[in-house]
Amino acid sequence: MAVYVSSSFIIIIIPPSFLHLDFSNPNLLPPSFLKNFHKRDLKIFKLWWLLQPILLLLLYTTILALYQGEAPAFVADDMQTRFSNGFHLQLKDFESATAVGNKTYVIGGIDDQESSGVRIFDKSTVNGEVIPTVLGTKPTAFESHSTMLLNKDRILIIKGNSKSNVSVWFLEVDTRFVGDQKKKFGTEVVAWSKGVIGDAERPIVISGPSGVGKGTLINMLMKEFPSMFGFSVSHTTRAPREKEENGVHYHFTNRSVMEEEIKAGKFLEFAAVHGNLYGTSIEAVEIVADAGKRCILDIDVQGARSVRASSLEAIFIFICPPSFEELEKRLRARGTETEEQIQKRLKNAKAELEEGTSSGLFDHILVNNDLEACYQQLKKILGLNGSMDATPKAATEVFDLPMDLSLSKIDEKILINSGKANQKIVLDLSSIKGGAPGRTRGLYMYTADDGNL
Ligand SMILES: Nc1ncnc2c1ncn2[C@@H]1O[C@H](COP(=O)(O)OP(=O)(O)OP(=O)(O)O)[C@@H](O)[C@H]1O
Ligand SMILES: Nc1nc2c(ncn2[C@@H]2O[C@H](COP(=O)(O)O)[C@@H](O)[C@H]2O)c(=O)[nH]1
Repeated sequence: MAVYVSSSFIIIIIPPSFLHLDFSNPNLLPPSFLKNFHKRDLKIFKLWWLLQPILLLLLYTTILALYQGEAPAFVADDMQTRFSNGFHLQLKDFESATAVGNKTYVIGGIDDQESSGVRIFDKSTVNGEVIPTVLGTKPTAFESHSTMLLNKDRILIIKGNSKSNVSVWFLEVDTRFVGDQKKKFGTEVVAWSKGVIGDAERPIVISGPSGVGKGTLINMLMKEFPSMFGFSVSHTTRAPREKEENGVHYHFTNRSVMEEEIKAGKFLEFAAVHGNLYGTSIEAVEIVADAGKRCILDIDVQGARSVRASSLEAIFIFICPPSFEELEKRLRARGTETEEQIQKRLKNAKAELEEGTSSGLFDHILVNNDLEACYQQLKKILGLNGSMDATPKAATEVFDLPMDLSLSKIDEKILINSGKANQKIVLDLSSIKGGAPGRTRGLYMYTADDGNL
């Protein structure tokens, strides 16, 4: 007996022997029928009986393919490994296969440094395998995992035998970000995004003309709330200033290296600012999220525009000087730029002030006249005026996930076996934020008794 599975129906072929039908037995068929049958006709009838389901299957699949523009997915006795176009997909140890439309995403092999952790097979292509551009940081080695397709655009991956705070990953296969990148690269694209458990405040983008006091305000915030905020360390091709440290104030790099990295999709945003390249790497934002901190980006208006178009879902704050003269005074007093650079920065400041205050790009506009007053306003925007507000949130409970996982979904909750009787691990996705490029934030994970799900 064989079971044929296509995407929307099942046919079971039962050979006559399975039903103990014997065509040579004259009692099986009515005498009137048999009377006109010769031995040769009986053979043809037997053949027809056997062929009929196969012909039916072919007919159904052709109709289905015409209707859905796709061929049946798999043959069940070799599930997920043999495509209808003849391609044979061999799953390696610890690999899983998740079908999304015509494509099958094989996840695993993460322990191998070279591998991207993803293989894609497209049943509508002749060769089957498609080599994708893989963006984002892939998970570190894992043995077992379980996957579930969410919203047809991302695959949820839960690592088995892991701690809950590092167990959740997403492979985005058809999100808006991935769609944009597909157009940009002209290839198939997938993007990794780690799931961050716990409260996730929105990142903060701070923009404003050079010398307005962005860095000064950010330093005050980081000094007062060191465990709450983390600075996104940008890349730049400009030369370091006297007291600037590589990896702390910026990642200082050169233009050709940075251009290559931009091409490889390493940056969340980048822009040419005052004659140099500046950019926020995806990793810079991920490092802050992984530390459980709220990310602050000090970037120019062009960069803010790019971030606004991304999935980062930040708060956008523009800092203005009280006057153009005061801006010039501050820039000169800082003493870090040559006269030529000061002139360039002041010229650019005019356009930035125009765009920053009139484009609607920014959620808040602050005038940095009196530094302390401006700082208090900034804290108010960030909900940090009372001392209670500034208290870091309680750490989320961390627990172990079992090796073998089974996932099911109820509304926005993923239920995972906990390894204990009558208890489940719940992954609540109802407050999900962000996603590639960067981390997927706002996830909640807890254990619950079966009666309280
Ligand atoms: N409210 C203020 N009143 C007077 N001086 C200020 C005020 N805010 C900042 N400054 C001073 O202005 C100078 C420029 O400030 P800062 O370096 O923070 O600017 P910035 O916006 O980060 O510039 P850039 O974009 O070039 O990095 C510094 O010397 C700082 O001490
Ligand atoms: N678009 C981006 N702009 C950035 C980034 N990092 C800094 N900047 C902006 O550049 C100017 C000049 O900075 P400076 O350190 O040379 O004075 C300033 O307006 C910054 O906000 C970035 O990653 N992307």
